[in-house]
Amino acid sequence: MPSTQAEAPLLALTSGEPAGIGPELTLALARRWPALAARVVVIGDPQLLAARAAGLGWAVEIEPLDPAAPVPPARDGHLPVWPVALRRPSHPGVLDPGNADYVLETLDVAIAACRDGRAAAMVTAPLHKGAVIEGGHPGFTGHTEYLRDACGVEEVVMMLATMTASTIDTRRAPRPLRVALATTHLPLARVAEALDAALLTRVTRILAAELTRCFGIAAPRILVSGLNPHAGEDGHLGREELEIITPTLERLRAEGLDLVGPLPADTLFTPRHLNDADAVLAMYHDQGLPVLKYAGFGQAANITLGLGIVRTSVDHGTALDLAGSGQADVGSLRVALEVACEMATHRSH
Ligand SMILES: NC(=O)C1=CN([C@@H]2O[C@H](COP(=O)(O)OP(=O)(O)OC[C@H]3O[C@@H](n4cnc5c(N)ncnc54)[C@H](O)[C@@H]3O)[C@@H](O)[C@H]2O)C=CC1
Ligand SMILES: NCC(=O)COP(=O)(O)O
Repeated sequence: MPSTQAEAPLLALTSGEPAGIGPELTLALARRWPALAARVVVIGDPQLLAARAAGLGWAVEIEPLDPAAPVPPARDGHLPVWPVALRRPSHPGVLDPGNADYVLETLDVAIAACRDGRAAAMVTAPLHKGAVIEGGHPGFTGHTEYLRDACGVEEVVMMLATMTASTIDTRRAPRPLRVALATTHLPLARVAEALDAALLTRVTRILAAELTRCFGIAAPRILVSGLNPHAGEDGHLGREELEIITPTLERLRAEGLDLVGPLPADTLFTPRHLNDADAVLAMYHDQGLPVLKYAGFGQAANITLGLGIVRTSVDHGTALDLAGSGQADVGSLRVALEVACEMATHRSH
């Protein structure tokens, strides 16, 4: 632990799509900072943030800072900002793809700060994938893949997790639920062809190693789902389990990984299985995430594993329907900041 707040690790928080709820979530945080063993700096347009605060009638002082200068400890009603200029005026709920480069620049500033050591972790408010794509980035599919390429790694793993050990409500859930994905932002029609032994091997190894390195779990037990109904029903409902998943898991078990599966996804998410597990590896986005969000939407974080830097995010999107209302729930952003702190601390040890 740092001895003073002035020495606390720094979290670089990108404010996301300017027309979405990201800017006001950062303001909501600053009205009353959560107890965090970290300092936070927001990356975004100071005038945008000031305009959102004024529109909501929230008294938050925006302080633009030189990114080379020290970031002060958190103080209620005060928001330190590393400035990035909007490309076009932005209005709550109204997307303008002309701001795509602004959104990506906020990410680049955070990535640079993590890589050169000014920040211990980056936390991202939601961006709008469609607006970035339409703004001149046709290959864009999300933060996860953008960060993978920016950090120069071959593979990363998207994992969403409900609450950290410190915030978990033990009456409702005995342990955090962590759900990682073998494939991420891919049309469903392309999932089966994308799933091969090499991908599954890379993803499973990263997941196991990062659960140890970033969460301190010495020998993580991972439940692996099948792809098909009833995990393929012995090949009668699909052959990926027999031909790809089972042989891959056998090879990885021989390396010492504690893997259970492939299990039918419809009954994997029951206490009988989950109580003994540290994480679930689902084969595709909408196999794993609906369960996670049913269990803890608004109280979960999205984590990118395998990057070489710490990155967490919220469990929700830009919620254009709520932008500018001040009604968006800041719970997931708080969890994302806490998880980033927890991961940065484990990694530094
Ligand atoms: N980390 C990120 O950058 C993420 C970005 N997205 C992007 O966000 C955009 C919109 O996605 P949708 O599927 O519509 O999901 P969404 O999460 O923005 O909205 C789904 C529903 O949840 C509600 N909601 C979302 N966040 C909330 C909050 N903090 N408090 C209260 N209610 C909340 C919304 O009002 C809406 O009814 C898409 O472009 C998507 O790709 C989606 C998920 C994560
Ligand atoms: N469902 C998660 C999501 O869409 C967020 O993805 P990313 O932008 O963090 O890659």
